[in-house]
Amino acid sequence: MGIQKLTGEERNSLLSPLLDKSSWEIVQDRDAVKKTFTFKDFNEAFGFMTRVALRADKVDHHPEWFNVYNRVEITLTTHECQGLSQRDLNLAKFIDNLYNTSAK
Ligand SMILES: C[C@H](O)[C@H](O)[C@H]1CNC2=NC(N)=NC(=O)C2=N1
Repeated sequence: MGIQKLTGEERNSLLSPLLDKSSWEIVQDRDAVKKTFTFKDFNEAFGFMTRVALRADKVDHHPEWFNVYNRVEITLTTHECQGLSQRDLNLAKFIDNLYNTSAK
């Protein structure tokens, strides 16, 4: 048995705070979340991406993302269970903490 999709209860208690307080949004027509981050410049954006990439590789959970200059759009979902799992919440929290200490 692999990773499971978040239950309704987990969505209320663990996912809702990310949506309400941290401006992650549910993606239309998919069980995934997304958020757009903006930085001071490309150097900061790419430094952030590098730190996220190293973490993603360590935990074997990888973002779908798009970057232009100082903007990074990130989508998180778990292919293995075809929806949101605890792994997405863990990575989202890591990303939010990192962004807090980045130059905007
Ligand atoms: C084989 C490898 O462990 C899997 O493909 C991992 C890698 N990274 C992953 N990343 C994401 N976002 N979802 C997954 O289900 C996933 N699975």
